[in-house]
Amino acid sequence: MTSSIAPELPPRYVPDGSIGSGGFSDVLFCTDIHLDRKVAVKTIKDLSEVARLKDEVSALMKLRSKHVVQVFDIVEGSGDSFAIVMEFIDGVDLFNLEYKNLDSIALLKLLWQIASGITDIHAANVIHRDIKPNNMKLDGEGIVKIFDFGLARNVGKDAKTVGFKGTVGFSAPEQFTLDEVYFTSAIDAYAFGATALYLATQDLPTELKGSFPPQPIPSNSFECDLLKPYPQLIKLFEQCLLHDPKARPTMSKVRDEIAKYLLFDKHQALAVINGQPHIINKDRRSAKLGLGKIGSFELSYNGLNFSLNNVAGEVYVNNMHVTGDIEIPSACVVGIGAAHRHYTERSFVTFDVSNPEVAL
Ligand SMILES: Nc1ncnc2c1ncn2[C@@H]1O[C@H](COP(=O)(O)OP(=O)(O)OP(=O)(O)O)[C@@H](O)[C@H]1O
Repeated sequence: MTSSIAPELPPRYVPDGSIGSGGFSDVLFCTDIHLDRKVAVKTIKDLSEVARLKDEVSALMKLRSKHVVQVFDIVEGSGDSFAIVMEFIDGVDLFNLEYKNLDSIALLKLLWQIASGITDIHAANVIHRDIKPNNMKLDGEGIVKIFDFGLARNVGKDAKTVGFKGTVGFSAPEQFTLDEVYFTSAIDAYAFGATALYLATQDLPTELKGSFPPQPIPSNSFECDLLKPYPQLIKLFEQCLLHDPKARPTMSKVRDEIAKYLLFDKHQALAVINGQPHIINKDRRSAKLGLGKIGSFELSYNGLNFSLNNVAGEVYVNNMHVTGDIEIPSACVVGIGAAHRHYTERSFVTFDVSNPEVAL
């Protein structure tokens, strides 16, 4: 039997008369008159779903992210009645956003924010399990916020399911099961891939939306004007949609790769050898460093990454021998001269990239 089971709200929460309705919940929009701000109060439609609302609050309590809705309070009524008082996100969800005027950079900013939010969720050992454009909103300040944690699970023994739970089109193949099956945070990476495809093309191929379970996507699925300048990112988004969960990238990797394009030519690195600083950035793209005939290399910046090129002799990055061109990590030590040499025949370059922030 279905009955609306909102607990009686404390008088500080004054409903403004509007309501948002989902599959299992109602969201009442109220003013918190103590703090003079709008809040969203989520209640369940059916008492049998109370566990889902409690799972949602316990996931949200672990999280602190600019890109995840914040919990302010919970309200417990008689019996099992229960409500979550959340930050009100004043904006439109990404399923219904007007995409007509979106350019490539605006799309990358949306995707970077979503990837940042999911990275924060995973860092708190939570798996969202229902990542999709309907469950994220763009607020008035241009900030994306992820909400609806009703299917969230902790990483580990808690992360198992019997029967399909999620949203067709965005759920990973391993979520389509009749048997008990464990899942990992890689299901959110898959859902991110599908979300990226939806935001870039405003559609999903039938291999995702019309198949149960989903099929591999056609190779040209991400071909569109908005993503054309970023073939490396297309490759990464395609990897998110791989059927083998272990082959999908982590969300922190996805976030960092998108950031590189948003920060194109804005990085600056400092390399210090024998007390001598060398700055490498868009104005000075490379520096040649070395120690006589023992070892030498060129440190270069292409607007996205820093790399070692023209390596000759004995050169090591974090103690690993380098023989050809390589991309280097944003903080590392480049050693010149093998370990067996006298210290007068060895030199060390400390290398650090400044961390410019993505401006939204
Ligand atoms: N914090 C919030 N601020 C503003 N609107 C919100 C907020 N949380 C939810 N909503 C809106 O309320 C409605 C229901 O929310 P939600 O998606 O959480 O419910 P649900 O029952 O879990 O949905 P689903 O059917 O996807 O499981 C949606 O239209 C959503 O956009």
